Amino acid sequence: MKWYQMDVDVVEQKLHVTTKHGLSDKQVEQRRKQYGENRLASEKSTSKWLIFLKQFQDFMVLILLAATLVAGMLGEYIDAIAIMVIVLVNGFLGYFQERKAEKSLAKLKEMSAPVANVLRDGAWQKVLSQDLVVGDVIRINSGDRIPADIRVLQANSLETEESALTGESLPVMKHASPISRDNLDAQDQVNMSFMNTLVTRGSGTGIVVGTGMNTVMGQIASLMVKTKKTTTPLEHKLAELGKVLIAVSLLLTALVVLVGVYQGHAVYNMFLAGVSLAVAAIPEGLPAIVTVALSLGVQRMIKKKAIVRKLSAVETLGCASVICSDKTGTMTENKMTVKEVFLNDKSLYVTGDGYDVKGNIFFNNHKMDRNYPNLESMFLYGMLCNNASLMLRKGKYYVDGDPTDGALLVAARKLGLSHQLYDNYRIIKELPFDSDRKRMSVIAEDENKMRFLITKGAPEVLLPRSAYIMKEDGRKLMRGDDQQTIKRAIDGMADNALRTLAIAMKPLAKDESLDSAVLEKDLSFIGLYGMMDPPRKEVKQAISESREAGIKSVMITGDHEKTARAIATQLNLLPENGMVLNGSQLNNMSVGELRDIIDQVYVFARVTPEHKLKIVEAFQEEGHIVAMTGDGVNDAPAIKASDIGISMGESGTDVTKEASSLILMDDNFATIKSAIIEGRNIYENIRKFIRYLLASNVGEILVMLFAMLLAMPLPLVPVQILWVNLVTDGLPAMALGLDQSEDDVMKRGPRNPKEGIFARGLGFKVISRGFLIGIVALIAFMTAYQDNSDNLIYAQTIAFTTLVMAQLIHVFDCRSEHSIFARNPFENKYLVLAVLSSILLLLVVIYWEPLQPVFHTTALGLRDWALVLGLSFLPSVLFGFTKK
Ligand SMILES: Nc1ncnc2c1ncn2[C@@H]1O[C@H](COP(=O)(O)OP(=O)(O)OP(=O)(O)O)[C@@H](O)[C@H]1O
Ligand SMILES: [Ca+2]
Repeated sequence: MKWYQMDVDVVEQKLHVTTKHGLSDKQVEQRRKQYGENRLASEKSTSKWLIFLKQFQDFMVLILLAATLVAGMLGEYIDAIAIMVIVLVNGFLGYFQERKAEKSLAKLKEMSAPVANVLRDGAWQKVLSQDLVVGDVIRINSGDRIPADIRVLQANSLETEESALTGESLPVMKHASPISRDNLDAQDQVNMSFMNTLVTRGSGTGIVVGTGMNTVMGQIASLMVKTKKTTTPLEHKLAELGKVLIAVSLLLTALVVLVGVYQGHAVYNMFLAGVSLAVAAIPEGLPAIVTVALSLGVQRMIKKKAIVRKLSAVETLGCASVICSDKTGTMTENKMTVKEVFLNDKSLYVTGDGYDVKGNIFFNNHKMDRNYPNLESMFLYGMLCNNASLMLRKGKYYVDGDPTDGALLVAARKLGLSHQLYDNYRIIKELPFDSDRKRMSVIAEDENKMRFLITKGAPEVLLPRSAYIMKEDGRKLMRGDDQQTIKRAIDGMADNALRTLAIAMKPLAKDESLDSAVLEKDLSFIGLYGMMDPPRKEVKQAISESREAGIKSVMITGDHEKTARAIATQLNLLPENGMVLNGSQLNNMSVGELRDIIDQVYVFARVTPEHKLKIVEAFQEEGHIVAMTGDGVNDAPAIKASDIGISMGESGTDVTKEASSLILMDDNFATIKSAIIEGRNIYENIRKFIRYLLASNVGEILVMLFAMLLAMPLPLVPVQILWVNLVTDGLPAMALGLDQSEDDVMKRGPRNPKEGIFARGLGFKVISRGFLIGIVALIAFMTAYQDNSDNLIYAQTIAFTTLVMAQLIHVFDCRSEHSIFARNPFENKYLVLAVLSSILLLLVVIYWEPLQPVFHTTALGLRDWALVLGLSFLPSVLFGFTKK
């Protein structure tokens, strides 16, 4: 017998579990041992050896190795070995960088791994989907990706989309009853749901019958295409730039060699020097360092509760000019408390805070009780048309489920209604809430088998569906002035920033059809709830900081226009002349029309997820880079279309998470701002070390070139060139990647996404500083050589030291867009440490006797140092005054 043919209790028996209690921890452990993790076998990662070998596949490095080999055969053992060692160390560094980048990416993947809602030992809990085992009872909701193969136990309008499996994109309606037929295809097993398919509507529970490779998906997993490793736009741009730089470096190096040979240097010497120079000057490691910088930035973002799903988002974040954010839960706390109730044409108010059940209901200072007409039924219906549960943990009340629902439970408790009332009713059917319908209904049956419908939802949606109204003296036909009174009540609540929710009911005859299409009509309107959802504390400041940074914050909400306006005003989001648009206005507008006014709009109210796409498009047509948040299934298209799709870590669905490039772990608007700061900073840091590396390389090439043009001896020997490349380019450049942001990073406007790497004067900075570094090293060399033309090693040591020191000072210049004096040089501890250790290595190479013959160096005196340091400061300091 197949799972789909069995009754639920047979499934339970077979899997040794009850659907009331779930598996015990012991069972789970044992089953995981037996069946393994709930994961599809994925492709293997690249082996460590391959990553290591890859570091040497570079053309110039190979030539260098060949040249060294020749040098070794010609008897230059020391040089040959020294070069080999340096190349090897360089390779190791590259290897570790790459591994680090890969590891942090893997960690990232883990952090955004899906979780499942599972019943174990009688309590609902969240576990990683990969930890599910056969027999687990799980709950699924619209927007979830189903984590394993399940037999459906219970379905509320449950629909899933199984195209991942069957290619069929139309949703399939699921139910729980057994199917007797045999040999059914996956798509006909409508009481089963399969791993990796999507819940598009409704909710339900199920029992896991297959995990990992033992799922329908697992059987076809071997056919799945491998995901390609994608590069970010910046990495791509740099790879392109790299090609140009390689050509230029090779050209210049060739020039150095040719001039050198022309001036009478030995061909062999020039060749080795040229190849070393090429290896040092070609920034082949740049894309790798960028990846490392990006992934380090990503880790900093994680600390600030933002998980980046796509590395490219880090770059785009820095360009964001508009943040479109949901209101509920992102700008507000999503902790609802009923503050006002409207019923029998009267406004009552409710005391108490948060989810605490202490509080009472008052009318004009009179405490109201259950005898007040309609009050008890209104609150009872609120309890029944409800998916949340109220829990007491350590003396504090919590809501498990939708906070709107939770607020109704709390209000009911304030009236003295206990959850024992549930025993008197049976819920026969549920029509779930979603942001498009803006309402939820249940069909309940009481002890006398009398059935009735309860509907709650946005008042504008419920009012047109209400033919009757409940009054103190019973049910009446709804008249025009009743509608007016209700609308005034709604406005009053909304103006006070309260969310409004209407509740209505309809008695059902025994034989009445339960077809959802006709159910929610001719309702009897009972009353309104006005709920408070306080703004999050940090949001107001985040909005104003974003504004200062040239980023516009826009509120998008399903809530009432007036509620949205009131909260937007509290948050200082809506300027005096700012516009508020609502869903029906949006409907009557084309993207073009919206585009014309969109720069004045700050709040979109009563919108459905479909409107979000239009909003994104209009902003983009206006030339904006849009960040858009979302949590529900229907938000996914807009999230995908936006430049930076943002999903919610706590309340978001799997679908939106998959579509997004950034996940907010705390669902908080302020986190978006932090992520944008971090995004800008990472980009600036990348600019910093590109600037540093390229200027250093320009200096290295120029000192050689000028010396050759002036018919001088070689100012640097090959090992020295390679040492400079290893030591000064390695640690200090990495430390720049960890630099703090400059103070004004959030006071500049967003970066133009089209700007090139050398924009904002970077090209000039590279050339001017590089030129000066080359010149001072040359001057140092010439000065030393003039006095001691018989001691070339001494002059070379001076040139080498000057070049290194000039670079190590220049690295501090690179920290600022303005001037080396603009920032405290000791702020970045990593950089100070990196520079200190580079200096230490320099001293070792110069003063430690065993290394002197290896690096062709000699000990320097104090006077030498005065010369070296005096010159080294020039390149960075000279421009410090011009601020260019
Ligand atoms: N659980 C629910 N059951 C019935 N109606 C609800 C429920 N939650 C909200 N509503 C109604 O639907 C309206 C719109 O809710 P929706 O979730 O679309 O927007 P929202 O909660 O304001 O969220 P956001 O600001 O994130 O868009 C609410 O103002 C309320 O009247
Ligand atoms: Ca270099």
